[in-house]
Amino acid sequence: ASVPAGGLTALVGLSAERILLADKVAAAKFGTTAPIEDPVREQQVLDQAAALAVQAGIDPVDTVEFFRAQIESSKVVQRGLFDLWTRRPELAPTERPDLATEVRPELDRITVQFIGELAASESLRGPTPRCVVSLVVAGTKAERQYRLDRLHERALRGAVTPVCAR
Ligand SMILES: C=C(O[C@@H]1C=C(C(=O)O)C=C[C@H]1O)C(=O)O
Repeated sequence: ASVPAGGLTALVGLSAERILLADKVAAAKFGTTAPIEDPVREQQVLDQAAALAVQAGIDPVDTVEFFRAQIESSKVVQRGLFDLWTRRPELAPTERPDLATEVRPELDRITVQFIGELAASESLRGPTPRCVVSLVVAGTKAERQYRLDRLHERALRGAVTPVCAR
């Protein structure tokens, strides 16, 4: 199997993009009754990921595991921002995007892209030094490229933990 030229850069970049989208998710929910954690929606995300994984010929169990980490990271960011915006209301967003019609469709598009990158990087992913080195390189690049602050950096580290596991 061929190894993608960019290593894990594209996969980790998508993870960073999904983590940044958590800001929009938080903005959609802050000041409303919508909870940060929505188990019904999480199950839909995981079911969609599993179905797409089967279609793409990659392991659905590993794929679901990977998406669980993406979801956890989104909640880390949402909790961090709720906390910040509660302590410092002047930093709270002034616009509230619509979760159902605007934000979740963006997350769903990232899911599709993730499946493509998971399939493309399959030969590189696993418990090997090569994977770990590639992951660190990709993580460092993403932190810079996406200008992640400490909250989002912490979330990204959690999100990519499953990449070289198994
Ligand atoms: C992103 C959301 O917040 C949480 C995180 C989810 C995710 O990362 O896909 C899904 C449901 C929620 O538990 C959301 O509600 O859409």
